[in-house]
Amino acid sequence: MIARPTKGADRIIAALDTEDAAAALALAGRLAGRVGLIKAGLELFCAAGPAGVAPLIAAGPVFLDLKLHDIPNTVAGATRAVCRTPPAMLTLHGAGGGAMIEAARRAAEDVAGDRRPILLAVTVLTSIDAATLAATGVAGDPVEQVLRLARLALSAGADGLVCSPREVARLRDALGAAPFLVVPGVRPLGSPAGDQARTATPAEAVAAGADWIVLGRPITAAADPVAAAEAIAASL
Ligand SMILES: O=c1ccn([C@@H]2O[C@H](COP(=O)(O)O)[C@@H](O)[C@H]2O)c(=O)[nH]1
Repeated sequence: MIARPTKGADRIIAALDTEDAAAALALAGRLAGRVGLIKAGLELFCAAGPAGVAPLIAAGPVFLDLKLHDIPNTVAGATRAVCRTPPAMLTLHGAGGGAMIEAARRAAEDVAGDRRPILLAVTVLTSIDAATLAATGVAGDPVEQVLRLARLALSAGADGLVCSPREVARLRDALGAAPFLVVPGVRPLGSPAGDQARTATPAEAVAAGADWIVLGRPITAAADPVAAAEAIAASL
């Protein structure tokens, strides 16, 4: 299992949201040593499949952000398939429930043993604000739902959580140092929020207790992605 990071660049996960596997591999190469992990997500996986992700996994630690969410049997099957070439981290939705998370954990252990990915439960997507959450039937401050799903997921066998920077301090207070906290919705000062609703700067997220911070467009849309990653690392 990948070690918890202790210094700037190692805390950065660069999200390479593209359909182009060759472009992702090329940018991953340029970012090597300047970020801790590369994130491959739904866009790349849907376009290029496991074969598109395998070269990234061969090159370095990969966060495979598939956000699995289905009945336990189906999620177990998908986890088994993914763990044949295990990424360093894999996501599933906490809202899928305890049985789904338990099934994924068993499947990952069966296939990959000690080489299994860190299993991260997504709590409330960082693009969701209180009004959007209320429209789904969950009233109140998103932090309450994040805490509810966090407890459920950890007790079912998740190793950590995906949350926004706004909930990190509350989660650390409530859950202690053990769970891995992986935090997207991070924006350097002056960087457009885009579709992200619950944001903070890289330094704020780490100061609150994030282990890893996830940044996509602030790196990939920069004129010089390598310089952007280095500036983010220097700010931590
Ligand atoms: O709640 C979540 C869970 C995952 N993500 C992913 O992180 C990156 C963020 O990209 P930016 O360009 O920095 O906004 C993206 O791949 C998402 O799928 C998230 O944003 N929020």
